[in-house]
Amino acid sequence: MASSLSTEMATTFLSFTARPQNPFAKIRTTVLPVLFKPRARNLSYKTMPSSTHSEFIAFKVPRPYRRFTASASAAATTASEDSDLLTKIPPDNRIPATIITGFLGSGKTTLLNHILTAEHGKRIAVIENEYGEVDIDGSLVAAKTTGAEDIVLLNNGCLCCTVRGDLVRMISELVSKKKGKFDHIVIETTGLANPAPIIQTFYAEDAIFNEVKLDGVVTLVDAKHAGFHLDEVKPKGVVNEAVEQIAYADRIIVNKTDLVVEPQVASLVERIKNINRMAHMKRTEFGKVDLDYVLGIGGFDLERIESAVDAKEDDAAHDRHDHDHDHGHHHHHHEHDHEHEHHHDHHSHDHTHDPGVSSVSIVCEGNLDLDKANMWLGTLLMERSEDIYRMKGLLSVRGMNERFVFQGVHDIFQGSPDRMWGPDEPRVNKIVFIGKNLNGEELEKGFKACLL
Ligand SMILES: Nc1nc2c(ncn2[C@@H]2O[C@H](COP(=O)(O)OP(=O)(O)OP(=O)(O)O)[C@@H](O)[C@H]2O)c(=O)[nH]1
Repeated sequence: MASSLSTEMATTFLSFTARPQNPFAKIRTTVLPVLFKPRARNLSYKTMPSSTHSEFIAFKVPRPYRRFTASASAAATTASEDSDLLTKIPPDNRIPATIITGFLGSGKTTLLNHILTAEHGKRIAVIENEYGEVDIDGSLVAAKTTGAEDIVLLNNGCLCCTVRGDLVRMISELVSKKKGKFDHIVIETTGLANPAPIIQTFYAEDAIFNEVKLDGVVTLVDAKHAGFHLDEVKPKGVVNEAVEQIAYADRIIVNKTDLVVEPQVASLVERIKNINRMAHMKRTEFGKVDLDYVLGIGGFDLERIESAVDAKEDDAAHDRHDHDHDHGHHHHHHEHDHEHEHHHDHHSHDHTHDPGVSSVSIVCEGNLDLDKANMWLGTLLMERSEDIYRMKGLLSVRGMNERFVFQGVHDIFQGSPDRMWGPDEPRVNKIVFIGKNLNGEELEKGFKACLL
């Protein structure tokens, strides 16, 4: 089967290679020679510098030549051969970096101080982005003496716009001068930052990508004022930062819950879930969360895809008597911004217009035809990558004994086989998209057309 598949799959993003002896060497990068052949020379991609990271593959597709790409593994692998391998994705020892974002006054510095003063044994380097200010928050300075290994201030503008080059330089300097002296980088953005360009920096710049990995985007949401910010109608073409900050998050901390009544929080939570169904969410006062909730979360790691594509009841359910479970993970759903209105009368005013940013989840049992799936996802990314903010997926492909996991941010795509499907495990595909103007029905239809 493997050989016939490998021929057939020369044109696909998920392709198979012969199984070499070294399990770490068996993933190979393939490109789409047919689908995008005329522009093949425009492909750029990144692989980890270390050979042990040969399976971690990220692609940045230069505009306008977006391309869908992936990695592959041996189709001939049998369950018994691989029973000793829990996962095919080797450890990634780059320095993790966490982005803390959130609207003005939502509690970013409060959370940062909590992180810096808590007992966690991590040595943290902080990059603080103060818009137009030369001043470091006094409490942060105090924290420096106790918690932070190093604090670097970016003060010439907003990280997401004017100082991206500075961010690259500072991270590079931190790594070159202080490598080994810190374990984690925390970047606090200004309240008006759009996280997308900051996230992309971690992939776009070799100097950073090779040394530092993006661990996660933590977004603080002000329980009292977020609704107003989310409602704000921006001129055409101008992003609503409050919406964007939620859309890109891996962790959402609904903070300042002491200032509002429970139904207001519940309504906000529901609204946030319509924007971002991948993120885990917690409600807090003064940013008090367990540190492992915000550090070491692996939000962009392929081996953690599962926790994102499954519904997020876990945190909410454990954390609170949360009732936001109506979109179970056993059925297909695609949300519309106004959905919560039907459920929450107490949240009366119309905020149905989170400028078209929403989540679409597809959960569907079955095996995918590789060629069709390749074409569908490839075309989708080629045409819509600007609108697709983030996506994560776990796929069952015909002839492939392993699950295929992938994640993407706009036109950056990473994919790899991970563990074997269990003998009795239902082969369920799960994909979550977060983006602008997503049509859930259309996406689901396109996906289902790839099933055998
Ligand atoms: N009542 C209440 N106040 C809070 C809470 N969390 C933070 N604050 C206060 O809210 C104010 C703003 O908090 P910061 O942590 O500075 O918020 P920030 O997001 O860093 O603010 P900017 O840097 O201006 O965007 C401070 O006075 C905090 O003490 C909370 O849960 N409840």
